[in-house]
Order: sequence, then C-alpha cells, then structure tokens
Amino acid sequence: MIEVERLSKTFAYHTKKEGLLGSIGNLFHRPTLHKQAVSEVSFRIEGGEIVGLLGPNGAGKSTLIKMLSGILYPTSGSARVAGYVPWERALAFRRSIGIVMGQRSQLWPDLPAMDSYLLNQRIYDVEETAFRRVIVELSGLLDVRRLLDIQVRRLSLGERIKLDLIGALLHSPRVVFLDEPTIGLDFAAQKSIRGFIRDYCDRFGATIVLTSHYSTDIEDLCRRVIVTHHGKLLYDGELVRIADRFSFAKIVRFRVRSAAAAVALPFDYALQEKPDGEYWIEARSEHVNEVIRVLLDRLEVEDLRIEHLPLERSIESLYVG
Ligand SMILES: Nc1ncnc2c1ncn2[C@@H]1O[C@H](COP(=O)(O)OP(=O)(O)OP(=O)(O)O)[C@@H](O)[C@H]1O
Repeated sequence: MIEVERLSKTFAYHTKKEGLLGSIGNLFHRPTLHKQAVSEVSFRIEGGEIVGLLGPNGAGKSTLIKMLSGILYPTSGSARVAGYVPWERALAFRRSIGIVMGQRSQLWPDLPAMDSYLLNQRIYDVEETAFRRVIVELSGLLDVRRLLDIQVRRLSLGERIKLDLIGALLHSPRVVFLDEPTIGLDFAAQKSIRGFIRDYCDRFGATIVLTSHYSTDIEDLCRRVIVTHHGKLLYDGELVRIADRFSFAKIVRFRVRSAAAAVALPFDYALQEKPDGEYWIEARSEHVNEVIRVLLDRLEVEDLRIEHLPLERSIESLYVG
C-alpha cells in the first residue's frame, strides 16, 4: 500500500541577525542554510498494517508524512501510496488518503464542524447516503454527536481532535496518516482515540501510519515501528524486538521509611528519586539480586518492585546507542 524508495528532503532556509541592522544587512546578504530533514529512507507498508513512526524531536517524521500525503515535494527518491505518486496530487490519490495533524486543525474554526464536513463532501464527491452514514457512525463511536453543530473554536482540544478525525475519514480513505493525534489530551481522551483508531482499522481494513510521543499509543496500536533519527532510518521491525533488545536492563522501584539518598549502591549505580518520594535504579539484569540485597540490608524498604525498561527508554537507547 505504501512503497518508499530512498526518499530525501532537504530544506533551504535563510537566517537573519536580530534587530533593524540585521534586517538591513539581510537586504544585501542573506545566508542560505540547508537542512536534510529526511535522508534516503526506504520501506514498504502492506495494506491493513498500523505502523508507528518514531523518533526524537526533529527526526524528520512530520516531513516524511507530509511527503507521503502530497503536501511536500521530495528532493529525491520515489514513493507510491495506494498506487499513486503523492506529490502529483491526483484527485483519486486525495480520495484514497486521510490526514490528521493533532497540532493543526483542518476544520474552519469559526464554523461548526458539520459545515467543514459538507465542504469536504463536495471536494471528495462523497455520495449523500454514505456521507450521512459515516457521520452518524463515527460521531457515535467518538461520542461527539452533540458537538457537530457548535463553532469549532468553542470546543476543547480533545473534542476538536475527535471532530478532525471524523473530517479526515469522511471519504473512507484506505490510508490514514495520523501525526500526533493524541497530543495534549487527557488519559481518557487518549484512550478513546486509540480505541477508535483500532476499531476503524478492524472494520475498514485501513492502513495507518501513526506518529506519537506517547508510548502507550504505540504499544496499544502498533506491532511494527519505523524509527528515524536525524532523518535516517534507524530501525524497521516489530516493536517487541526493541523491548527484547533491552531486556538486559531492569528498573528496581522502591519506597523507604527514612531518606535513602545517601546509600552507596553496588556497581556504582545511581539512585534516582521521583517527586512523589519513590526511588528507582536502572540496573543490568544480572546485578538486580545484589542491588536488592544491599537495599534491604541498609534501608527500611517498604515496597519494592522490579520492572522491565519502559518502552520510551528502550527506544531512546536506539538513538543514543
Ligand atoms: N520548512 C522548513 N524549513 C527548514 N527546516 C525545516 C522545515 N521543516 C522542518 N525543518 C527541519 O527539519 C527537521 C525535521 O523536522 P520534522 O518536523 O520533520 O521533525 P519531527 O520528527 O516531526 O519532529 P517533532 O517530533 O518535533 O514533531 C527539523 O530539524 C526541522 O527544524
């Protein structure tokens, strides 16, 4: 469904020194800088897959999604999405994809969402019965039926994102790009959006590319992840394999009756303290027994747990090496 071959994007941009003198100087000389946001990235995604696109800030995720959804031209390389070259922006391509950017609404802020939907219905030529059916179905699933006729700018962030999702799916696209669809939402709203995405895929067999800085989104929805860093592809494979690669490390969490900060730990491990008074140590699996023995020996430990490394730390280890 998605084929990407050595896709690259380099942005050219100008800098300006501060103040009026900087502005005048810029009239005569504007230094041009280049930023390679995506560098020779290749992968394939089959129909019906939900793939997580991960990477730290500035890794090139949004740039990649913008190229695959036809918003940006690449500098080099090729891509096909649902059989089309995205940046040629054929109407049939636009009908095949949906895009949601959590940080930027695609609905008119001064109008109720329903008015934007009606406009999209015309643009995508969605037949009236199908249009009404999809709205009833999706607004029911997301529990936002009562919000369809309220000006978008009067809604909360979570409500607005749910309505944006419906807008992106009105024409029943086969490929959906979700760029941070749960950003800034509370846990309940994140959970309902995740449930909705899963449900939508099960029912319509859609292919989804999802970026999110929330590991729960990724763990809940994606079996496969593509990790980028400095524009390059760092990892493409099953999510569990990333966790497995770092199974050599464990987290020991505990609480104590009196302060623990001064305790000397074996193997030079550092003790970390959370604001709520819980302590934790990241240790190699083979050292865990000895660390626990020292803790129990020297401190009045109240509650102790051993956990796997959180997904964020495992993924971060991929970038840091
Ligand atoms: N229009 C632009 N002009 C110049 N540089 C840009 C432009 N858009 C993005 N960049 C740069 O390209 C790099 C990749 O940006 P991109 O937005 O794709 O990252 P990202 O992985 O989506 O990051 P985040 O997780 O912070 O959203 C960044 O260093 C960014 O500063």
